[in-house]
Order: sequence, then structure tokens, then C-alpha cells
Amino acid sequence: MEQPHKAHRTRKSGSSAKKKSKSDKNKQDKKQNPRAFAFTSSVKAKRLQSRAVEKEQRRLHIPTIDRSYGEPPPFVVVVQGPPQVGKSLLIKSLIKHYTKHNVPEVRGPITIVSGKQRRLQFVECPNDINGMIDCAKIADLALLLVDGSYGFEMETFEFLNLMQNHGLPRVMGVLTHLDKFKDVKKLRKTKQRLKHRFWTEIYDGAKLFYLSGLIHGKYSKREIRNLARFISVMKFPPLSWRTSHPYVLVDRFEDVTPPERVRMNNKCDRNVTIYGYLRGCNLKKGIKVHIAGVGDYSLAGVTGLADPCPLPSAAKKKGLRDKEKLFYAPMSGLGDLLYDKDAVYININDHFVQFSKVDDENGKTNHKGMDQDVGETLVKSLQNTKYSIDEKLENSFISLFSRKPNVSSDATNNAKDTDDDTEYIHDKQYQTGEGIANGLGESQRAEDMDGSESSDEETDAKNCETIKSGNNEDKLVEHVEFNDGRLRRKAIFGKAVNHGDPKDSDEEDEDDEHDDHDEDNVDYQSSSGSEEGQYDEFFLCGILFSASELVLIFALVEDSMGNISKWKESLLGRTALRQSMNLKQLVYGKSTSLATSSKEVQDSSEDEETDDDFFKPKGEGNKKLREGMDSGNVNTDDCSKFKSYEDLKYWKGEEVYESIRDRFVTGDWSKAARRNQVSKANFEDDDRDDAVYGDFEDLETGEKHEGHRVDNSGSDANEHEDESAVEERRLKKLALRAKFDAQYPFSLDFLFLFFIYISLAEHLLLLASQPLIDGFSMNLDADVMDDASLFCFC
Ligand SMILES: Nc1nc2c(ncn2[C@@H]2O[C@H](COP(=O)(O)OP(=O)(O)OP(=O)(O)O)[C@@H](O)[C@H]2O)c(=O)[nH]1
Repeated sequence: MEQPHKAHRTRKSGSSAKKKSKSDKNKQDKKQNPRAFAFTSSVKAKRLQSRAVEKEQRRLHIPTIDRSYGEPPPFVVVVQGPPQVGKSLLIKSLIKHYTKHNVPEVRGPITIVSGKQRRLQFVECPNDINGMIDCAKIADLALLLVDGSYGFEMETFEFLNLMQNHGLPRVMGVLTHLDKFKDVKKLRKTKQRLKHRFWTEIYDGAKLFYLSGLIHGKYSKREIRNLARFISVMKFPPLSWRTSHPYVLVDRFEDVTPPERVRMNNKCDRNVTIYGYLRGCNLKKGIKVHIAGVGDYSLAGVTGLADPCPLPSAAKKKGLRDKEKLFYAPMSGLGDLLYDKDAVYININDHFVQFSKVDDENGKTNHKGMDQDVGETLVKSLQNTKYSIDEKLENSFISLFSRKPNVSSDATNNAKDTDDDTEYIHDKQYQTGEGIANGLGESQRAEDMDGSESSDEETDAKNCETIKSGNNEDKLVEHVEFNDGRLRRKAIFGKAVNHGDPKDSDEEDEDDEHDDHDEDNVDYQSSSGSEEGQYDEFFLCGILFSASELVLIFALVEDSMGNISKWKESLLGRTALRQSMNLKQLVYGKSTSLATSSKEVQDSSEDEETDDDFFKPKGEGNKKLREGMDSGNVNTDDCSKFKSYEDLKYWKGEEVYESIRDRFVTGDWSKAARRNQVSKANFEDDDRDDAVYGDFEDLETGEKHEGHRVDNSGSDANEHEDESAVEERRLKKLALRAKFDAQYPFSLDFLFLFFIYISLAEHLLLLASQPLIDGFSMNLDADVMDDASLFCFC
């Protein structure tokens, strides 16, 4: 008989029971059939909604009306960068990518068809300011090439600035020469730093491409493809000024002046035909045109020609056929034809030409025993030259000024120690803006590069006269140096000075230490022992002392410091020259007082060996000046005025004090009246004296001038009458006063004192009634208190 199985008993305790309860709980928590992407919390829902709205908002733009019709002209891609950065190579690589053709030389604009609806015209920006200005005017896209191994150079920022002034087109950065970095870590760091700087200068998130190096003398195909794709899909918003003005980028021109006219007069007016795509708006016949670098001319006529590089047919198909990948580069010698100003050249590839290079080692030709022809030798020697004249000229440069700065021998040694092939020339400082594309409203200051390797920084600090002030991050310092056999103008921002040689990867590990060191370097000018510190001191002195004193002080410092302070000589001279000349001096000439004071300065500087003379109190000079005035030294202050200092009274005398006192209520008025009479009499006497001096004889002409003599005899009687009247008045006054004194027994003095006492007594009473400090009161004598109360109540 079959026994029934025992029913499974679920565990109530133990590990398996625990596990079971846990899984049951999870099952309960999980919602049945939850909907994908549906929100469960209201907060999350709100957040999602606001994010979606923001995204939508960001997509909205002010609509730009594109008024162009027909086939759009090719977009101009300007490739710009400092010399030898790889501009030509990039253009060649891009053209190779788009058209599968090799361009032997980049000359003039090169037009290519890059897509079904798009043509591009590549232009290499020349390395001169005029070329940059012209290119900034026409660029739809600017590819800014930067030598990554060296850092930013001034050309880049100059061009950015120019573009900003002409309406900023699309800008993309391309870093080259990155293969010079041996250390990956350092490469990564440099890339990051340059990217952030680029963002700071243009706008946050501006595109920066990296070309990691050369493969068989060309950039990597993958990198070029990426760059080309980016250019192909890029949108070029029309710039308003350009769309309303017609302009032509000339890609070919021909001189069509009749040759006979040129033969007759080489400097006759020429007729030139120019070819190019018309951009902006329509061009009218007879309109005045400006040819960049040439001048203003009137157009004789405009003709529409067949498109030399047409867009492919509009048939619906994917991509371009090879046949449709057209390009047009009339100045670059493409298609073996090169158009020049007055000629057309046919280019024959080198491998078609057989040069007879069969010379032996000694340079003698084995011509089957025959002697070599002179002409043949000349041709062969021409063939043997390694570089053409053009190349030689390009590589050479004329230096008008001595390149080496007058640095101290120590500094030069230091520079040599750290970097042998780098010679620093000078620094200039610029103020960069808050970022070139501020107008776009999207630029934000990215975090500044953190300073890194400072091995070269020390040399920078020593060799360059860098003037730093204010916010260092905004300062763009031009740093001219001799590097790689040519002059380069490095752009340095604030504390991020030289980011270093890509080869010195060993130093990278010590970054942190160097960071600290960097900061030290930034502060080098504030260190007291440095020359910069002394420079500050100089200006401090300039504020505290007048120019003449400054000269003296420096003379003393000069003596005590010997050769150390030699650098101040020029400053000293300049300060002495810059002694301020005021308007009065310019009009009336240097007054004698100044002359004397400067004489004094000279004298004292001559006697500067004696310290006693030097340490004179500050007001000494002024005192002497005053003495000079007192002794009747006229014209000391203003030549135009005559001021006799003898006439002035000496106000500090006891007598004068008394006379003043008598003029107040408390004084003796009668005395004052008497004194007045005396002074008046004196004054009249003086007048009489003046009258005596009034007549004189002109010795030159023999004429005699008589002063206005006043006949006093007639007026004597009147005088006596006046005197008696004054005496009468005085007596009257005295009588009045006596009467007043009789009425009021207190004199005025007494009344005055009386009022003072009253106010004092009030004060005392007040003090006595109030405890001074926590329960302490003033213990005053009972008599004093009585007196005080008496005063108060009377
Ligand atoms: N190692 C290395 N060399 C490069 C790189 N890019 C360019 N070069 C080399 O730099 C040299 C100059 O290249 P070009 O394309 O003539 O430079 P450029 O800017 O047109 O020079 P200019 O027209 O004289 O201003 C060439 O020998 C290139 O091979 C790079 O990324 N790495």
C-alpha cells in the first residue's frame, strides 16, 4: 500500500525562513506592471517638466531671414595660425579627404564641393596683419591652428580680436604638433589647459580639435575625417552686415591691358579682370569698389559666368559620386596649370623630368672623357642647390635691432641652464576681454588653468620685464622669444606662464611641488629683496618726498649701495627731468626763489659727503626762503606784483598784542584811540616821504619830473581844528564811561567773571546730587556748597 507523502512544512525560523520572508516583502513592494518612464513622485515630475521646458527654450532663436536665392556661394573657411603650425598641411589634408586629390601647393582660395548642397572655399590666412584683417572680413568659419607643444601665440588672439570687430563668424580651434609630447599624462594635461583657455577666450564649449600627429607626413585620416564631417554639417548663420553688402573673394585675376599699351608706357593704367563668387547682395554696374590693399576703383562691368565648381545635380541619391567631387584652385597650380598675374604656367611633375645627376664624388662629370661645358656646369650647380632662393629668403630675416636684451650675466646664465635653444626677447602686456564672444551672451569664464611646470618659469621671471598688475587672469602677456630658429610671440595669461617643453616629462611627477613654487614665482615681485620690491619703494619715496629731496635720498642710497643700485640711475635722471613745471613758471619764467632753492639743492648735493648737511630739517629751505623775503628780496613770489615786506607789521610783538586787546570791550579804548592817531600821523609822514621821492630826473633824456608836492602851510589851521575836535570827543567818551561806572559798581571784567562762577556752581551742584560710580558720591566742602547754592539762587 502506498503511503501518502508528508506535506511540506514551511519553515518558521532559521535562515531559510528569513530569506523567504524577505523575498515576499520585495514582491509586495514591486508594483504590478509598472509603466516605463512614468513618474511616481510629484517632485520628480515637476523637475522633469521644468527641464523639458528649459530645453525647449534653449532651442528657440530669433529667426534669421536668409534672403539669398539660388545656389549659395561657397562658404569661406579661413585657416589661420602662427607660422609653421601646419596650415597648408591641414588644407591639403582636408582637400585630399573631400576630393581625393593632392594639392601640391596652397596658393589662393581653393574651392571644393563638400556635399550635395554645400561648397567650401579654403583660404590660408597670411601671417601679416593686413592679411588677417582681410581674412577676418570674409571668413564664415575660422579654423584657428595652435601649436599644442608650444602653446597659444599672439597671432591667434590678434585674429580673434579682428574677427570680433568685423562680426564674429564660427570659430573652431585645432591643436597640432601634439606628437611632440612623449608623456601621455602631460599631453592630457596640456590639452585640458589649452581647451579651458580657448573656452575662456571664445565661449564655453567652443569646439577644439586635436590632431595627434603625422602619419607619413600627413595628418591622421581618421582625425581629418572627423574634422571634415564637423565642417560639413556646421550651420553658418548669416551676418547682417555681410548680407547687406556685396563682396567678392577673388580666386583668379588676369591683366587684360593691351600689350602694346604696356609696351609704350609701363606704368599705364591697367585693365584687370577679376573672378570670384559674389557674396552678400547684388553688385551694380559702375559701382565704386574697394580692393583691399590697392584702393578704390570703379567697376567697368559685371558679367555672370558659368560656375567653375558647380553643385551636383539635385537628383535624389545618397552622397556624392566621385565625378561630382569637384575642386577649383586656379592659383594653386592644380591640374598642372598655374595662372599668374600675366602668365599661365604648366607644371610638370618631377618624376617626368630626368635630371642628369651622374656626377661622381669629386663633382666631376664622367662625360666619356670629354671636358665639361661651362654652361652645363652652371646648370648642374643650379640643380644641386638644396634650397631655392625663395626658400632661403623666407627662412632668413633681417634684424634691425639687437635681439638680445641687456640682461645681467647671471640671468643669461640661468636662461642658458634651463633652455638652450630658447632666447627670450621681451614681453608686452595686453588686457584681454572677458572672452571674445561676450556679445553672444554664452561666454562664461572657465576655470583658469592651474599653473604647472615651472622650470622655465624661473627663467621667464628673470629674463623678461613683465609688468603685472590687477587681476592676473585677465592679463595677456606677449612673450617674444627665439624658439626653433625663429621669433615666436607666445601668449601668456596671468600666472599660467610657460607650460613647458613637451620633452621634460620627468618633471611632470613633481607637479604639486611645482604648483607651490609657481605661486612663489608669481609673488616674486613682492619679495623685499627683489628688484621689483625696490621699484615699489621708489614710488613710495616719490609720494613721501618732493622731487628734489628724492634726488638727494637716492644720491645717498647710491653711495651706500655701490653698484647694486646702478639700475636706478636712469630712473633718477628721469625723475630729475620730470620736475613739475607749473603754469606760473611757464608764463613768468622761473622765479628767483626757485632758482635759489634749486641752487641750494645743487649745493647740498655737492656737499653730500658731509652727512650733517644732508640731514637738515625738512622746513629748512622754506625758512631760508622766508628770511629772503623779510630782507626785502622782491619778486620772490610773483614777478608781476610789487610787495614790500617791510611795510608789514610784526604781529608777534607784545605791543601789538596790547594794541589789539585795547580794541575789545575789556581793553582801554582811549589808549586805542591815541594809538590810532599816532599811526595815522606816521602814515601821513610816510606819504610826505613818498611825495619827496616822487620827483626824479631822467638821466637819459635830461628831463626833470616833479612829484606832486602838497602845500601843507594852508592846511595847518584845519589840522589844529581837527585835533581839538578829537580831544573833545575823547573827553566826552571818558565822561560817559565815568557815568556808567558810577551807575554800575561792577566793572565789565567783574561781570564776566561773575557769569563764569555761576555756571561753575551749577555744575558742582549737579555733580554733588548724582552718585558718581555705584554709590560713591562727591564729598564737597560744606562752605563750597553754600557758596555754590548762593550763586545759583542769586
Ligand atoms: N610633428 C609634427 N609636424 C607637423 C605637424 N603639423 C605640421 N607639421 C610640420 O610643420 C611644418 C610646417 O607645416 P606647414 O603646413 O607648411 O605650416 P604652415 O603653417 O603652412 O607654415 P607657413 O605657411 O610657413 O606659415 C611641416 O614640415 C609639417 O610637416 C604636427 O602635428 N606634428
